[in-house]
Amino acid sequence: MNAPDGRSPRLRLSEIFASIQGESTRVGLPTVFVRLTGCPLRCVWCDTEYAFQGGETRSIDDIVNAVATFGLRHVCVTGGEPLAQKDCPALLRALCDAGHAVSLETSGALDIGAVDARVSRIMDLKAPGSGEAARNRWENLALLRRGDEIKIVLAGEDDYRWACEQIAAHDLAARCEVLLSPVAGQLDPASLAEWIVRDRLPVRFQLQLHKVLWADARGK
Ligand SMILES: C[S@@+](CC[C@H](N)C(=O)[O-])C[C@H]1O[C@@H](n2cnc3c(N)ncnc32)[C@H](O)[C@@H]1O
Ligand SMILES: Nc1nc2[nH]cc(C(=O)O)c2c(=O)[nH]1
Ligand code: SF4
Ligand SMILES: [Mg+2]
Repeated sequence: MNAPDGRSPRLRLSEIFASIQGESTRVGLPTVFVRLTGCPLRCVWCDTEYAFQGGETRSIDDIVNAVATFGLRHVCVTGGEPLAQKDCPALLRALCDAGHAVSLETSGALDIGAVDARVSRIMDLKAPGSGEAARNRWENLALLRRGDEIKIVLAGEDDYRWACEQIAAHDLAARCEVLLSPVAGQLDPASLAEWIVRDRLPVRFQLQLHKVLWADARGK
C-alpha cells in the first residue's frame, strides 16, 4: 500500500502480542495489541516507558499481516503515543479494511481528527497528577463520537476533584463513555469506587485487568 505521494508508509513498532483487553469498555475481549514506539509526553506514572524508544521499522502491510496470524477480530493500537507517527491513521484504516474491530489508545494531546470513523478512540484526559495536564488538546472533545471513550487516570483525591470539575464543565458524560481509573499501585481502587458511588458520578470505574492477572509483565 502506498501513500498518495507514492511513499510506502512505515511505522516504528515496539511490539505485537495477543492478550486479554485490560482497559476500556472492551475489557475481557481477546485482542491483538499493536504497540507503536515513541511518545512526546512523560506522564510521571507511565507504565510503558520501554516503548519510548527502540523497536523496529515495519510497513503497514507487514503489520497487518502480522496481526492476521493471531486470528483475532479485536485489535488495539497503542504505544507510546500512536498518533505521534504520521502514518498511524493509514495503519488504522488498513486494519479496519482487513475486517478488524479496531480501538486506539491515545493521550488526548494530539489531533484525533484524522482517525478513521470505524475506529473507537479511547482518549485520555491527563489529570494534573500526571504532570502533563497542560498538553490536553481540548479541541478534541468536539470530535468525539458515541463509540469513543474518555479515560481519566487518577493519582489521588486532587485528581478526582479535577475530574469531577471537567466532567461538569465540558458535559463529558453526554459526549461518550467516561472511564475513571486509579494509577496502579498509587490510588486505592476501593477509595475511587466509593467516591464515584458517593457522588453519583455518571462514569464507569475501571481497573487494568491485565495487571490483576499478570502484574506488570511486558507483552501482556
Ligand atoms: C501506556 S498508554 C499508551 C497510549 C497513550 N499514550 C495514552 O496515554 O493514552 C495506555 C493507557 O495506559 C494508561 N496508564 C499508563 N500508566 C498507567 C498506570 N501506572 N496506571 C494506570 N493507567 C496507566 C494511560 O493513561 C493510558 O490510558
Ligand atoms: N492486556 C492489556 N490491555 C491493554 N489495554 C490497553 C493497553 C495499553 O497499554 O494501552 C493494554 C496493555 O498493555 N495490556
Ligand atoms: S502519554 Fe501514554 S505512553 Fe506517553 S507517557 Fe503518558 S501514559 Fe505513557
Ligand atoms: Mg498498558
